[in-house]
Amino acid sequence: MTTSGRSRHAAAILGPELSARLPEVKVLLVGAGGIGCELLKDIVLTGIGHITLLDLDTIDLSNLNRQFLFRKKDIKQSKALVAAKTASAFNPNVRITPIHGNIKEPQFDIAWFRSFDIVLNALDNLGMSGFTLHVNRMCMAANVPFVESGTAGYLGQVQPIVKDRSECFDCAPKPTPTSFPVCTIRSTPSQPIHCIVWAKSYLLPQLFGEEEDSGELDEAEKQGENGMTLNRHLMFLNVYSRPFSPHALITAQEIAALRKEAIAFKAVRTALRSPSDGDSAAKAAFDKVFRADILNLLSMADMWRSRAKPTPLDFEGIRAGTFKMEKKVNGNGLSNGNGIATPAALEAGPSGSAATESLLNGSGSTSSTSSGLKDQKSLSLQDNLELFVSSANRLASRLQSGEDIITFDKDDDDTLDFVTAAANLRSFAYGIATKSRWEVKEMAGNIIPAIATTNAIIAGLIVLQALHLLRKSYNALRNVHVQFRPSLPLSTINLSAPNPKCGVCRDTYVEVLCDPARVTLGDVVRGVLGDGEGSSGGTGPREVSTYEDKRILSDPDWEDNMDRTLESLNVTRGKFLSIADEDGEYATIQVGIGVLPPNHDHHEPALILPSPLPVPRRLAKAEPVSLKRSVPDDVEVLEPPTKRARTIGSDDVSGSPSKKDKLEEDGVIFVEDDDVIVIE
Ligand SMILES: Nc1ncnc2c1ncn2[C@@H]1O[C@H](COP(=O)(O)OP(=O)(O)OP(=O)(O)O)[C@@H](O)[C@H]1O
Ligand SMILES: [Zn+2]
Repeated sequence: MTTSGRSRHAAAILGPELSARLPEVKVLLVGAGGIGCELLKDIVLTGIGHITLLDLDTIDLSNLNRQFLFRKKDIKQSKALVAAKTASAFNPNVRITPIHGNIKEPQFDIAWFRSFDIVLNALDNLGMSGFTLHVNRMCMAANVPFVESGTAGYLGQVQPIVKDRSECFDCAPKPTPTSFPVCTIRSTPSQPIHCIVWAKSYLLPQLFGEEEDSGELDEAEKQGENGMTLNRHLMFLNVYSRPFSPHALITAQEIAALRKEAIAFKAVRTALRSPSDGDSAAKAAFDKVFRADILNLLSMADMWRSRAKPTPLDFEGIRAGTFKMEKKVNGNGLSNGNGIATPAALEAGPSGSAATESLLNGSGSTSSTSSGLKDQKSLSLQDNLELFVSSANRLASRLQSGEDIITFDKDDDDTLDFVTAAANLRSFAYGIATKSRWEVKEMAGNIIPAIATTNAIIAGLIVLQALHLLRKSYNALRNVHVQFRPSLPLSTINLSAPNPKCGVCRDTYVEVLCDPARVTLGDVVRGVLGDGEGSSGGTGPREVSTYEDKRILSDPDWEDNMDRTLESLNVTRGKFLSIADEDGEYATIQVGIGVLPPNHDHHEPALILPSPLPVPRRLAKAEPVSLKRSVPDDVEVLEPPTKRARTIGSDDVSGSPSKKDKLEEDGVIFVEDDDVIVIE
């Protein structure tokens, strides 16, 4: 097809004015995953002339079903590079610049963002990661229109964002990530998810993860009190019988129980790491958690006055088919072919063992209720026991052949089998519905299946919104939702005005170019405020506090850091210095830190201020200062070394111990990196 032939249809749709401009348009596309691949194809075919494609990841086998720019031969290659190469062939008039990198890297600063006409986000996670917030803020700072998008299964969303005209991504509060009430997880699980979290986050690490540090217990015993980490372990324990409270001090009795627990696990850990005869190590693990712990728990009569008692499981009895559960699974435990245990399945029988065999050797299902796919079939008690033994044996032999620690990975069959079996065995003991391997994979891996069609629809909708933005047809912009309603698959909503309290888009953004090693905090603050006279702008000197993200750097009564360099305060390229008005009269000024131009004369001052200086919005008297993000509740005070002996400069406050403790005090428990469990 000739070039003119190629663009004729697009030109007819877009009109002569826009289609003539498209070859000059510069777009930043962040993410070359599910949405990103579709979107890259769309904008290449639309004829957008300059596309910068950024992605930090390499191609994985599991991407190939929907990220159609990649082939098997591309596995382990950079997504950005391969996608750019494949899509370039679709339209020779388009230039794609791939970048293999993280959008948060410092070189992607305000000036870099400003070099684009429009930014398209295809991070695909409905903004659950901090990266979308970051892109949103950079677009607000650089004043570049931005289209945010995300999909989750059949659901999808596109949100065009224009500073001062629409809500930004941060204007509306976002739902917190999936969380489970922890109070029921520990000794009395009542839902399948409780058992799955227990198997994944407690049992698997206890047996196959890093060894517990017994020093923590010694320390707690010595001090007679402790902290949150021990409580965190306690809540999963069967031995723990008082209501969990993150503030409660640990008792001597509980320390003794934890120590006993540690010793019992140590014996099983050792067995799993030594060459053993047959299934003895797996049986030892089984007997500990599904028998001894439950018997121990039953001995605490108080616990069972208002709750159903669990049933201790019997390894040999289940294997022999003689074990009988005392009670059936409650209400929802009827067979429905969805992997929920049938009452019959609670009792091991000959059919159970046939099913087990077929499951274990992968020869398909013999269960009459299952769909025929081995991952989706409902497992009997005996199936689960055999799966527990076989997966424990597989994991044990991995340890014995040199693997140090094994952590859960939904794509690691051995860990998935183990978590499925352990969760289901615990469910049997507590009379809870069980789950198929498929369902456990979904729940434990927090996976919502990706649907290629949703990504394709969303990518098309992004392009439509991007074209409105390029035409500056702001009234035509819409938030669009793809929803699971056949009668109304798409719904559109007019854009809302910015939230006046938003601590991101309501701030005033400026950029200073500087050498952070040569300019001080005071230089920047005084420079940006100016003297308030003449045409240079500025508000003149006033009482302010300064922040970098969640760290407070100064306030009117504490100016010790004013003489320190930005570099020593770790306020460097790509970061923001927030200047908040003490009297709440002016909006906060966000000063983006950029680099000096390459030709900057060394003898010149190492600071180039914006011109004119900013005069932030005046706030109405009643309007609180927009400090939602710049001054969070949990600010960390960055005192100079003279006041407090500690290292300054960690920019990862969220990972700092103090922040973590604080969150733990607030009821947030860190179980694993990806598993935040919130107490009700
Ligand atoms: N901070 C970041 N900088 C650059 N690219 C990012 C960043 N965070 C995520 N991405 C990229 O955004 C894309 C998101 O796409 P998608 O959700 O389809 O992810 P995936 O990793 O390919 O899929 P899955 O997680 O389902 O295996 C990924 O390619 C990912 O590498
Ligand atoms: Zn906002």
